[in-house]
Amino acid sequence: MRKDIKEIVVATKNLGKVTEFKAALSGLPYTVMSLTDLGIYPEAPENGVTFEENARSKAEFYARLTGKLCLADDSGLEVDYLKGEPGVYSARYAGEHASDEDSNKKLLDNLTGIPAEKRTARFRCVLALADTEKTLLTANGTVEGIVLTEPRGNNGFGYDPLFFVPELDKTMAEMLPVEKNGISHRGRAIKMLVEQLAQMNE
Ligand SMILES: O=c1nc[nH]c2c1ncn2[C@H]1C[C@H](O)[C@@H](COP(=O)(O)OP(=O)(O)OP(=O)(O)O)O1
Ligand SMILES: [Mg+2]
Repeated sequence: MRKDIKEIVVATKNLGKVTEFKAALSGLPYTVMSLTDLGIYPEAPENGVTFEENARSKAEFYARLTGKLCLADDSGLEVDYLKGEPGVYSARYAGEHASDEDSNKKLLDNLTGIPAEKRTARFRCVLALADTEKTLLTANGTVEGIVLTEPRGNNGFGYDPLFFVPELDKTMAEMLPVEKNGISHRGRAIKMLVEQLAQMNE
């Protein structure tokens, strides 16, 4: 692969993801920029039925738009009692323009009366890195946890306040970005992707 990669665009409209990507990628030999940094506003289509399809289509869409190497993330929460829902539809769980609070409320409503041992869930993340022609790399990660009955913590985004990680005895909204990256689906996927990138550049 090309040895001249210097810039990576974190191709997401989600500012919470941008913060985590910037924290995880700092210290590497890449200039990391967001869509906002570049003044890019269009939304990529997300019509796929898998995380990988959506990650690839977002990465390729923004790579064509910016002419730069783009890293996209498609992720979501799979709740076992809800047979894997909301899954790939996590962002639209409570409707197309619903807030994180609306999605969290719908999740709690759908788990009313369900005991802790049946509230197991995982976050899943698939990353795709694309140039203007095609997707070059993909990577994925997961983290296991429990959906609480009420939110805890003010950090993070999305379902973080409801997602309790037993290993750290905290919700993901009680973690700082660096701490979250150490255990999260996204942090793990980024680690895998960076390892693949390093191998390609050897
Ligand atoms: O670490 C996380 N902590 C909490 N919630 C999370 C996380 N990771 C994904 N999620 C939830 C949020 C959203 O409901 C959906 C992602 O949807 P997804 O389409 O991948 O992202 P998005 O629309 O927010 O931004 P974009 O597509 O521009 O990257 O899963
Ligand atoms: Mg999205």
